Amino acid sequence: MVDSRSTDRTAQVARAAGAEVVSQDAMTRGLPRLAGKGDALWAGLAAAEGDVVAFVDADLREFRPHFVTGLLGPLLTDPGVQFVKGFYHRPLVGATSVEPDGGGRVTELMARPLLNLFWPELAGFVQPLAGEYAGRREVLERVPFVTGYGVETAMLIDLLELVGLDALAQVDLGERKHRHQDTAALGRMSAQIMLTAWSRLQRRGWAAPGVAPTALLTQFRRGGSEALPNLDREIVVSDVSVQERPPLAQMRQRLPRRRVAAA
Ligand SMILES: O=c1ccn([C@@H]2O[C@H](COP(=O)(O)OP(=O)(O)O)[C@@H](O)[C@H]2O)c(=O)[nH]1
Ligand SMILES: O=C(O)[C@@H](COP(=O)(O)O)O[C@H]1O[C@H](CO)[C@@H](O)[C@H](O)[C@H]1O
Repeated sequence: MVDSRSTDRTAQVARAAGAEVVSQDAMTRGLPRLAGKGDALWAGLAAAEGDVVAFVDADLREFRPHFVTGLLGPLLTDPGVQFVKGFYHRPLVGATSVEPDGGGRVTELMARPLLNLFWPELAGFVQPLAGEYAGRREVLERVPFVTGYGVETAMLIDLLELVGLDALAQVDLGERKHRHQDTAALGRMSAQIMLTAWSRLQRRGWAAPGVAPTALLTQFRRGGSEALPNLDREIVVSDVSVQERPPLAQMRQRLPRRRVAAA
């Protein structure tokens, strides 16, 4: 498990449950300090030792082993498959009700249209942002990892270009419930995904090189002590910039295979 700067007892609890815990910061010590999910996954890949590596979000409710074994199936049975994405029904679990397929809000409102418009080859992925996926290490180490929440979007686009659509697969994992973030958080997530897509459009020559969109997102929070009198809202400006960890294959000599977090 990658301890991604948790501020609670996550690492201790995971270790007590038998997990081997690696620290995101320990794995990247000596490198520029980056943040977010993509940096944590890159650290996890650096720490892992298998020829096949699976990633699973830590906020799943009702986790089942098939969330991992299901991902491995195609990789273990078809040498032509290099990467496998999970898909599932995604209920949106509210305080008093459940909307059967209401989850995946960023997927349905932004990521799916975005990918369909500019990378229609990827339109067949049911859950392009799914946090459960697996791949062959030799392939995963050849793509950069975008930090923050752009990691899944960049990985799909980069792997499409690197190994081709026929090497990408998806498996039905049934239903996935997870801890939902609020709409403002998903707005920041969406902005990171858009910036990630912009960088891939620039690489493809579909967006002007050298044009850098702003990486500041302004949002409004109702009420609050800092609310402006004529607005009844606080203005919240967030840095939604994303960076990249280079392909791990280029960095391997600078990183040990594993730095297990100190007890
Ligand atoms: O800085 C981060 C953010 C996310 N995560 C991992 O990525 C998963 C998905 O992130 P999050 O739950 O924030 O996104 P959501 O599932 O709500 O889209 C988390 O459960 C963590 O396992 C991480 O390791 N470091
Ligand atoms: O798919 C989505 O729209 C978002 C939000 O899901 P919910 O609306 O909270 O079910 O969740 C995913 O997006 C993140 C960014 O790619 C991934 O890192 C998460 O693993 C995934 O849960």
